[in-house]
Amino acid sequence: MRTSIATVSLSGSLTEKLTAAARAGFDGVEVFENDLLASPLAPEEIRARTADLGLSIDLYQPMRDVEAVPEEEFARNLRRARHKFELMRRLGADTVLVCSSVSPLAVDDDALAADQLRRLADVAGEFGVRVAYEALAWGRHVSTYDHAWRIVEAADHPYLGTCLDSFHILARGSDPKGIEDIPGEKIFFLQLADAPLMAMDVLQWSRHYRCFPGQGGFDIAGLLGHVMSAGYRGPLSLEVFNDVFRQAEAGPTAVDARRSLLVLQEATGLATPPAPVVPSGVAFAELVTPDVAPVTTLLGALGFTRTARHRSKPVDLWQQGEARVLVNTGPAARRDGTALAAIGLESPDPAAAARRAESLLAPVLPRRRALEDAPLDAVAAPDGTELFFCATDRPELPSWTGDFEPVEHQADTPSTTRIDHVALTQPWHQFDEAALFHRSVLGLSAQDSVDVADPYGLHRSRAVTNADGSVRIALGVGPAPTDDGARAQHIALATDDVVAAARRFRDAGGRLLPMPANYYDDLAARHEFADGELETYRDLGILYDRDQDGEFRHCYTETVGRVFFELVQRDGGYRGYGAQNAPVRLAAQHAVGRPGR
Ligand SMILES: O=C(O)c1ccc(O)c(O)c1
Ligand SMILES: [Mg+2]
Repeated sequence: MRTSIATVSLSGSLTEKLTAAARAGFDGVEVFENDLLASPLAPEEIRARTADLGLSIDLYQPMRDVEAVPEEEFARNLRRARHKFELMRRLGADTVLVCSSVSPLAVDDDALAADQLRRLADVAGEFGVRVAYEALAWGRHVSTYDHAWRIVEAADHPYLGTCLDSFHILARGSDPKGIEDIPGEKIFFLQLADAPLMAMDVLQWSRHYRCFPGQGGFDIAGLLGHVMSAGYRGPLSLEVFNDVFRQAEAGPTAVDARRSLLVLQEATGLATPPAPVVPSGVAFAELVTPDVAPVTTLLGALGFTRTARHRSKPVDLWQQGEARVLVNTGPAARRDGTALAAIGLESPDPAAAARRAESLLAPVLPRRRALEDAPLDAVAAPDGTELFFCATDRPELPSWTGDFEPVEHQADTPSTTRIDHVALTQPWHQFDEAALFHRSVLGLSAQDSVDVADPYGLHRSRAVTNADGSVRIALGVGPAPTDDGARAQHIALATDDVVAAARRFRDAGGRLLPMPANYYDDLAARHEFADGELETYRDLGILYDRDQDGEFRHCYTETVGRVFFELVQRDGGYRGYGAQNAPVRLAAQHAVGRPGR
């Protein structure tokens, strides 16, 4: 199906919006009147620009406060409408959106509304323009889609139909099943928007918090199913009023938008991209660093051993149990300082995983980073983290480990067993995009988003995981507790005995993040511990949490560049990440090196 996006959903000038929409692969746009009014381009130039970009103008909008008004007011509205229809002729747009009146002049009279909309459609018809009547959720007398349809049906004019907008329908709690009672050809337009579920005034909710399908709490796929069953064959158009997208760069937002539509089309059987290939483990995490000593000292203290060296590049493999960390001191390192640059995801079918990713517009990275390397499929996540789809020492597939030459090392007993999770702080405007990306591209499931207080703002996080928890990525957003304000990233290592692992780390010269005494007083009030247990936790900076399934003990290392490590012990079926403790941990990280804070 054709896809379209309203210019209001993107940031920038009209030209920038059109360019971003075209680059992301949309077929058309809804032109918002304000974008046109503010543009230096004449309507004919806008028409030419959109055509050059391969876009059609699928809708011009909105026309407000037209119907169910006193006759002299309606005469003025018709005059205004003629001007707009003339403008649309110059633009090459053939459908106009009329939203239900919010005017204090409007009366509660469906017969009058139908009569005036019929007369509006008569005039529109002279210009070849179709009128799509939409119920705003806060319309003065018409606020539901079925009410708008009854008026359109009564008006019974070939140039008058209805516009359905998923936000207005679902925000009002209307049952979308009734859409199937509307003849498909009378649904002139379909606007799609999701939103987080919030108890607030619908107008504010709509104007500030809409998001792309799959990023909120509405069942947009279910609604689209009803619209398709009704026989609608027009474009799927995104109309998202959102304070973040208004400000974020238009290019990435448009890609995020199109990805959301692709996923929605897949969910409704309207498109069949290659199926998701869910990763089955974390093969490695790759750190890049211009300053290798602090990183390797930290890894050594954690119990990692350098086991291999890349054949052709300045990359070392450090291992402990099943946890593998690559330390890359190549050119990328000089760009970003110490950072977590890549994650290797163990994939049942790396090539198929890459095809899935590419079909959902993930930027594909070159398969061979050097001629002699094993081919490795990789894509970039929205935050720039490179995701490699790997096979590790599986006979049927080339293994990335083949690029590494073992180095002599002493076997050591590991104190941690594997990578429990990787936490990636996202740029502030990409949090929802990141969740949708990881969910749809990688086939991971997203848990609920949790908000925790940070002393300098709000920290929000949302985990995406595979079914058995062997892949867990915690996506976060919030003020940076790092020295230079860079977005923090961390690797959490699983251990069966966090006390032993923490002691060993400290004995090897590692620095654990100290936690305030008040935290332990509170723990003592909330839970009962064995004699001496809390003192041990306090001494090592170990935090404690418990849920209905089990217990969680965890502690943190110092931060090197943007990166720190966490040691975690999960017992029972604990599934969380210690969100309860995050405010204390974040405050402790902000305070490092700033005594008195
Ligand atoms: O917020 C509004 O006014 C507005 C305008 C046009 C629309 O299509 C819509 O859904 C909302
Ligand atoms: Mg709308």
